[in-house]
Order: sequence, then structure tokens, then C-alpha cells
Amino acid sequence: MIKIGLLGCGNVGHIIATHAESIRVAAVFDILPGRAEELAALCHARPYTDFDAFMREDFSIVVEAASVDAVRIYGEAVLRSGRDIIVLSGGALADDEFREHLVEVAREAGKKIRIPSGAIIGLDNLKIGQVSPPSRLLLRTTKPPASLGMTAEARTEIFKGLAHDCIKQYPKNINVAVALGLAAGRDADVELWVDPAAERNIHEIFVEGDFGDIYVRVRNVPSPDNPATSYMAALSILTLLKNLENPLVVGT
Ligand SMILES: NC(=O)C1=CN([C@@H]2O[C@H](COP(=O)(O)OP(=O)(O)OC[C@H]3O[C@@H](n4cnc5c(N)ncnc54)[C@H](OP(=O)(O)O)[C@@H]3O)[C@@H](O)[C@H]2O)C=CC1
Ligand SMILES: O=C([O-])CC(=O)C(=O)O
Repeated sequence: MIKIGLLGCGNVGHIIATHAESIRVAAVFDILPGRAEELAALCHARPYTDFDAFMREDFSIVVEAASVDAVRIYGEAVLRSGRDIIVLSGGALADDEFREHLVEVAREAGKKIRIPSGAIIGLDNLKIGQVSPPSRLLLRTTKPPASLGMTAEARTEIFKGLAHDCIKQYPKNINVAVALGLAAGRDADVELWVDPAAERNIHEIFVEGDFGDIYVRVRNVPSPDNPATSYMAALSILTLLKNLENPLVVGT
């Protein structure tokens, strides 16, 4: 059974810990002691607020479900310790210099940085963009005001531009756009909308290229404990973990 270290004891951390059937959560880490202890008790793991002590525990992979900052702070140390890392806050990799450095560290250590599909569908075959670059790659995200931590009277576009700029302004809401770009091999265009009539976190993906065109719409149920995060993101990590050691690999 794969043993994981969970970095981040918030909403996704809870879903992973309470649905961990094919994996064992050996240790959990968070800035706040109360959060780490509460989650550890739920899944019979050891709680840590000291990162070095957390890293001395016995696990082979770290699951990051914390923040863009956490990836920047701890990513390198995880890889250098000889563990793979699953990065949900993939927005951290929008910074070219940081991403290239982290990838180089992973290469030297013989370890992997895995970015799950998270709150969207289809990162697997969007990788065709690395072979045949898309002429259009747009993510239109619409969230209810609560998911964006704001109020709004009417549907309003609050950002239009490139993913690597959007993630700086909305690091808790648009990691998917950076993941999309990393898969397809070019920075995605992003429109971010707040809509008081929306009840779900909606991601619409538009792609055009030599192959034809794609339109995908994902209407995600917000997580009960953090409406910014779609419930699907936690399921995506659980699924990635469940398949890690499966010899049959489905998807590009
Ligand atoms: N790629 C994708 O598709 C998606 C990515 N995400 C991202 O996944 C991450 C987790 O989401 P979610 O669980 O809902 O978020 P939560 O805010 O509910 O939980 C994150 C937890 O990690 C803690 N944390 C943050 N930074 C650090 C740090 N530097 N060191 C230790 N602990 C830290 C937080 O503490 P505190 O509250 O004190 O900051 C909090 O307890 C977020 O970054 C989110 O944006 C979410 C959905 C989809
Ligand atoms: O969960 C979502 O809908 C997307 C999200 O928050 C992110 O990508 O950071």
C-alpha cells in the first residue's frame, strides 16, 4: 500500500484523508497545529507543524493540497528527499524560472512532479498541443461570488488575460488554467467571471488546432468546506493515487 505525506490539512486534505482506501496517510503537515492534529486523528496519521520533522516520517510520496506558496517553499526539499510530489496548486509552476529549476531538481533526483487534472477534464489529450501547438487555448471560468470571496450584483468579468498573470491575482481559484497550459505547451488565455446566478464552479475550455476543435464544459460542485475548490479536484488526486502502481495506464 502506498504511504503518503499530506501537505495541507484543509478541505482537499480532509477529503483525501477520509476517502483513503487504497493508500495510507502516514503523516500530515499544516501551518496550524489544530488542523494537523484534527486531520491526523481522522486517518490515524502523525500530525506535524514542523516540516523537517514531517519529512523524517516514512512515506514515498507527498500530496500537496495547500497553496501556491507551499509548493514554492517545500517542493524542492520534497524532491531532494527522494520522494515524488503531487502538486494540486500547480499555479506555482507558472513562474518559468521556478518551474525549470524544480524540474531540474526532479530530474537530478530521479523523481516526478505530478500535476493532476484537478477540477477540469482532459489534460491527458490536451498534451497533443506539445506535438501540434493549438492556435487557440482559452479557459473561461465562472464562479459564484462565495467561491471568489467577493460580492457581485451581476455577472462580471473580473480578469481577462494570460494564465500566468491570472494566477498571481487569484492563486486559490485558477490553478487549472496553469495546468491546462502546462499540458498543452503554451500559456492559456483566461477569462474569469463572477456570477451571482451561478451555483457551480464552471470551467469552459476552448481549443483549436490542426486536429479540429474542442469545447469542454465542466460544471463542478463546490467543496462543502471551501467553495473556491471544486469537489472534483480531490477526487482527481484520489484517482491518481489509486492508479499509481497499476500496470494498465489509460489516457495519453
Ligand atoms: N489544480 C486544480 O485543479 C485545483 C487546485 N486547487 C488548489 O489546491 C489547494 C488546496 O485546496 P483546498 O484544500 O480547498 O484549500 P484549503 O485552503 O481548504 O486548505 C489548504 C490548507 O493548507 C494550509 N497551507 C497553506 N499554505 C501552507 C503552507 N505554506 N504550509 C503549510 N500549510 C499551508 C492552509 O492553511 P491556511 O488556511 O492557514 O492558509 C490550509 O489549512 C489550493 O491551493 C487550491 O487553490 C483547488 C482546486 C482545484
Ligand atoms: O476548483 C476549481 O474549480 C478550480 C480552482 O479552484 C483552481 O484551479 O485553483
